[in-house]
Amino acid sequence: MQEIVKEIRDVLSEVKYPGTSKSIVALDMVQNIKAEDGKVDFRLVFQKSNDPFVGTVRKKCESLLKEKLGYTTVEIETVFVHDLEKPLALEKVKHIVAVSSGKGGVGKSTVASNLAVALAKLGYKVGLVDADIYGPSMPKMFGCEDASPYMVEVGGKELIEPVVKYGVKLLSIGFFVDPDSATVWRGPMASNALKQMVEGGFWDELDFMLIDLPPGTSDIHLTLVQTVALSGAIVVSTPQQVALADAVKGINMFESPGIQVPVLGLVENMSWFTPAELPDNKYYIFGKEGAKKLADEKGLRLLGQIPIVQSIMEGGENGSPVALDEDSVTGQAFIELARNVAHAVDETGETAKRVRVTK
Ligand SMILES: Nc1ncnc2c1ncn2[C@@H]1O[C@H](COP(=O)(O)OP(=O)(O)OP(=O)(O)O)[C@@H](O)[C@H]1O
Repeated sequence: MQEIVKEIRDVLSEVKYPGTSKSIVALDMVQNIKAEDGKVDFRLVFQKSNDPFVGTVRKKCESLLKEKLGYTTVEIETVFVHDLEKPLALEKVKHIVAVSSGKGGVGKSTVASNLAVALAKLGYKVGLVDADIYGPSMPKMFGCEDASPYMVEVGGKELIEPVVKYGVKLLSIGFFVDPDSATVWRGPMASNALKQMVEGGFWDELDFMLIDLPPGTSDIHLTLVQTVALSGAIVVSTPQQVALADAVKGINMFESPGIQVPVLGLVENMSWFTPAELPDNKYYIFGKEGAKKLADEKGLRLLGQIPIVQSIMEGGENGSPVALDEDSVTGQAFIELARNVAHAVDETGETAKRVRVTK
C-alpha cells in the first residue's frame, strides 16, 4: 500500500498550485490517500472556502491519476483548513496571546520579545512562539541563533524542549528551517509548523504563551489564528496613518464573525524619539498619538506607548532586550505594557465568563 501511496503522491507532485512553483504535495495539501480496485480517494486541503483554484486543482489531479496510473474512479474530498482544524488549547497554559501588526517593520517582534521578558520579570511563567514565517527574528533578538532545540520524552510523548533565555521559553520557526525558504509557505504548512511548536513543545505550565505572528492580514493569518485557541490579540502599530490603516485591517480580522478573537488592545511603537542627551525632549516624528486616537475610536485599550530609542534597536541586534533592565526608561515602558496586558487578559477573561454565564 505504501508503494501505491508513494506512486500517487509522485503523480500529484506534478500538480502545481496555480501562481506558484510549488506542488500541492509539497504544500501539504494532499492527505489521507487510499487506493483500491482502480479507485483512489484522498483529501485536498485548501486554505479558504472561496479559493478560486479549487476546481482547477481537482480537475488536474483527477485527469493525471486517470491518465498516468489508470484509475477509473478518483474521489476527492475538498476540505478547508478552518473546518478541519480544531483550535489547539493547552491544558497547562493559561493564556495564549497573539502579537500582530497589519504592516511589516513596525516593531512587532521587538514588542513581542520585550513584552515576553517584561512579563517574566513580573514573575509570570512565559513562553514565546515565533511564528513569523517571513522572517523569524526571535533567535537573534534573544541571542540564541545557534540553539537547536532537542526532543525530550514526556509521559511517553516526544516533545520539543524550548530554549530558555531571560526567563522565557522560546521556540522559533528559525530554529527549524532556513529562513530563506520559509517565504513560500502557504496555509496548511504554516499552520502545521505553528501547531508543531504549540502542541509539540514541552511548555509545561505557562501563564502566558505569546505568539509572534507574521506581519499582515493575509490568508495565512486566518489559518494561524484559527489553529490556536487564542485568549486575545495585541495589535502593534506606529503612529503614522499608513501603519494605522493596516492596523485597522488587523483589528477587523480578529473581530470578524468567523474569527472572534478579542483584541486586548493596541501598542503604539515608535511613539516619539528621545535623544539620549536630552531625555526630556520628545519629538513626534511619526505623528502624535495616532494609535491612541485609533484606540479611542475603536473603544480599545492603548496598552502601551514605546518611544524610539537607539538602545531598543541595539538590544534587538545584540540579543539583549532592553526590558532586561527594568530601571531604564525603556525597560519601564515595557514593564508597564506587560502589566497592562496581564490586566487586559484578566478583564477580557472575566467578561467572556460573564457572557457565558448569562447565556
Ligand atoms: N521603539 C523602537 N526604537 C528603536 N528601534 C526600534 C523600535 N522598535 C523597533 N525598532 C527597530 O526597528 C526594526 C524593525 O523592528 P521589528 O523587527 O521588531 O519589526 P517587525 O514589525 O517585527 O518587522 P517584520 O515586518 O520583520 O515582522 C528593528 O531593527 C528594530 O530594532
